[in-house]
Amino acid sequence: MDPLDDVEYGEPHHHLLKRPPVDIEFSDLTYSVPQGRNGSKIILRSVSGLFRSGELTAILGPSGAGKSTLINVLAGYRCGDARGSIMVNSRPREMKSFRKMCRYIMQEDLLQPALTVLESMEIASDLKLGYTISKENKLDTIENILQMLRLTKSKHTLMENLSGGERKRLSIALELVNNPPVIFLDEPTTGLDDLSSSQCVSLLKDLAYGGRTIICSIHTPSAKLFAMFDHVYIVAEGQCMFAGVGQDMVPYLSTVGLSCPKHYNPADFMIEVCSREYGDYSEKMSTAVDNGKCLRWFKDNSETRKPIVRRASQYDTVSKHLYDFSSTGWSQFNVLLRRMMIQHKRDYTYLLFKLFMYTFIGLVVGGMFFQFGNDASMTIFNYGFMFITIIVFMYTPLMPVLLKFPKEVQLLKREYFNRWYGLNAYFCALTCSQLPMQLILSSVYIVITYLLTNQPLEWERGIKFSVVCLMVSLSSESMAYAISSQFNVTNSVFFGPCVACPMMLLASFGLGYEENEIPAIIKLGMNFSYLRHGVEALVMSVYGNGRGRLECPKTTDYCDLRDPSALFKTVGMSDVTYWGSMSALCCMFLAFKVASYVMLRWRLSTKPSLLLKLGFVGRFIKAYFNIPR
Ligand SMILES: Nc1ncnc2c1ncn2[C@@H]1O[C@H](COP(=O)(O)OP(=O)(O)OP(=O)(O)O)[C@@H](O)[C@H]1O
Repeated sequence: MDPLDDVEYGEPHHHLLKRPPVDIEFSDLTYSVPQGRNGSKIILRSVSGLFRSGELTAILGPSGAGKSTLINVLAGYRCGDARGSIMVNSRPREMKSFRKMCRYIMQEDLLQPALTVLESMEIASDLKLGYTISKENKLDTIENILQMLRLTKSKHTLMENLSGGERKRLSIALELVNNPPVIFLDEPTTGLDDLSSSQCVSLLKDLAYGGRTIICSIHTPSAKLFAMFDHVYIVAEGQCMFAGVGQDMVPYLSTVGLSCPKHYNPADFMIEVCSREYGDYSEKMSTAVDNGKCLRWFKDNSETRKPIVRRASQYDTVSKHLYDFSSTGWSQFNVLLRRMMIQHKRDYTYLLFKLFMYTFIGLVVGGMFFQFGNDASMTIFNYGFMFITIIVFMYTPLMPVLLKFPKEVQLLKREYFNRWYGLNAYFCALTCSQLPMQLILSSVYIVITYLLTNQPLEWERGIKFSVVCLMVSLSSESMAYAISSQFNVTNSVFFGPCVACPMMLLASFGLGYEENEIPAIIKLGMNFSYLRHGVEALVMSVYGNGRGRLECPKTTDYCDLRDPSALFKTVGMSDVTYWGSMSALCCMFLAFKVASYVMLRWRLSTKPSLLLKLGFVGRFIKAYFNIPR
């Protein structure tokens, strides 16, 4: 017999059945964050507790008490400086397998834009369940979940048009697709009206009765809402003030000398007590429940529920049951690429705007350098055209990424943490999804400017010119991903140009200098400027490869840069070759690509921040450069 068959719950929704129980027990949990030069701030102070399956647990407390931190640490979202023990079904929590069975629904409703409810669900099921389950089965599951969450009517509504309550429910629905046994929710009712809040909590209760362990933090619940929780855990100043059944809170408070006024919401009263409105009872209360260890106020359900020890044997079954990636990296890549393409297509105003921008810049630059390409009296200006072209291909892909990607990282963090897909699949899909647009937009600019500026109409030169532009554009984009995966929008937009500016200056350096006059340090810097290699390769694509003398207009007496070699000498490129510069550009592109991958992996990691390991320097950077985790 399937060891899970004996785990039965009376819920009508088939996807809620057969969830093996997972109990989470923590003891002496302490969590601190670094503060100032060498100090640290303790947020959780040696708290203990037990959150059982089949129960809906609420973590309550005043603002800043440590509710979100407790959820973050238990879910494994923040592991930083956490000490103490966390047991899952009486065994030490093993992060790798625990992450497979728990899902974390964060406070902000981070949902993929430009997709309808149904599309989001289909993509989530393709990612999580892979192609091992038939489409009909997936649609059946989706239909069930949407029905249960009352989202059927909105299934063709775009995410942007959903109400606050619907978004919250969609966040929950997306995580239910592969039926997780443990769900953490950070303030699921924030921003919802009374009715939506109670509907949301009653849904969570249904899920808990399906055998799941549902743990949510909640802000000042109404008396009605409070009564719906099976178990409440009160935190204040990082300590446990009460753990047990909500109805027992009033008798408990009387044991510490506090009497809750009649007709008063016990949750409100407790929060007021924790906020010291009736004096300092914190120590007394935390001692009374042994900082969460005391089980006196727990529901005695030994008859209806199986003992925890019994469940320990099911731990392996739980981790093996369903929670590995059911889809392969390749299928994840395909689904993610499909999702990104749909989003690009729906965001067509942005695409049109980009197309207009490339056309407009192409026309302006082409007009400024009109017919300079074969005019020997204008050679140095034609060099200026190439320099400007490189700057265009640096800035135009850089800025949109710096502005958009920091937000996307938040979404990526949620989906990655909840094991929707692996980073490799995401990274490849991201790279591939940008490529067609990049190619089209670059071509628009290149065709316009190449023709208007009268560059040589030779296939080889034209293709070489285009490849250089594309490589510069892809390198800039990768550099922008590396930066914006670490910073917020404000800092990204500041830091991106800060990195690009020196590269730009080094790209134009050498003009008017003799080769041996350039200081060694600048020469070294020039090697690390991908824009320099871009300018060199562009100049070589147009003037290199044995191009003959240029036409000197009759109206001009003398054209000193008629011979391309004279231009190379003037701009300090005498010993440059197209393939040499292209190889350097490709190396820089690869370096940026690797950097963006590593930075992203680092950002998604839940392990202690690398910066913190760097000691004082790391703490300084983290504190003063606002690097989010
Ligand atoms: N990275 C951090 N650096 C410094 N202080 C932090 C950090 N993270 C949390 N804190 C502090 O820890 C305390 C608890 O924060 P937490 O977000 O867990 O509170 P909360 O109970 O969820 O509050 P709220 O209900 O207002 O969301 C707060 O005082 C907060 O300022």
